[in-house]
Amino acid sequence: MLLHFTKMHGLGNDFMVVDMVTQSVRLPPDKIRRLADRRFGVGFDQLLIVEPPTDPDMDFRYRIFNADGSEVEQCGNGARCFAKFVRDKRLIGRDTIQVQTAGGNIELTLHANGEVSVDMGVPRLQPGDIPFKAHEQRSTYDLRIDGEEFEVSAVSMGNPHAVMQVDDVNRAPVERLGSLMEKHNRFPRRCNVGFMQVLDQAEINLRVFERGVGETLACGTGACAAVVAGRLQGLLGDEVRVNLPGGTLNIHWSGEGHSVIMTGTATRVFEGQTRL
Ligand SMILES: N[C@@H](CCC[C@H](N)C(=O)O)C(=O)O
Repeated sequence: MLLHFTKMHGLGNDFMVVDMVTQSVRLPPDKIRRLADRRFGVGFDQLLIVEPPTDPDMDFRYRIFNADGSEVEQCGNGARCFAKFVRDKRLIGRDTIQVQTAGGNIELTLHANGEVSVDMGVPRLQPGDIPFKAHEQRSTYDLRIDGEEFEVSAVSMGNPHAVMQVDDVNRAPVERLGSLMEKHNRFPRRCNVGFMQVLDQAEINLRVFERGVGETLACGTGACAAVVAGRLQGLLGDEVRVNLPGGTLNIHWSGEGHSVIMTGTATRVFEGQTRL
């Protein structure tokens, strides 16, 4: 059968977006891995599935699969592309869209300048909710990796993140430490790993080693988690520019108990079809 899809990206974090409102197809993990392959398949960091909601108060259900075939709870850059996709395909006529994800409900708002804001919900900081193994909530934890001690923050944006402060993202050992921390036994569901360089109260540089993918050019939930981690340590204010290898996101967070708002671009690359 022919599967119709749209290739999109948010700051170079790239996606295959599939409308399962008007199509129906089974995509088991081995098929997703084959489609994700950059030489033998379409190539993407995440597969995004648009489905009808199971909750009548929501407009859509948004499902996310990493390139390794694992289904995950949340994807921030994908959420902005999701908003553009459902509007471009005329699956909805409104500019504000309520979406159900495995990581919680989120609200997407399309702006006249083409940017999209996402209300990513309230970050979860209790260790058991991340999940992260610790006795109490703290802004940083000591983590032993490969015989060395590191200070990291643990944050859930629906999906689990570790955030480590570094002096210079260009010299950070993203591949080596990222792959070790992703599978650290204190993160029972693995984690995404952010390397954050604080420039001032309103600007950071960030590189993210994503769970189930490896380093990507940008990670929306990673940007939110880094701002939450930085603000809880008193390093950042409410409004932060996050510079990622693929571009910049604006993140607003006014502190514990409040939602994180992420704003950035969403880009359509091409329409495609592939035989399954
Ligand atoms: N690229 C994403 C995050 C995708 C999911 C992540 N790899 C995970 O396993 O949690 C983003 O923009 O947030």
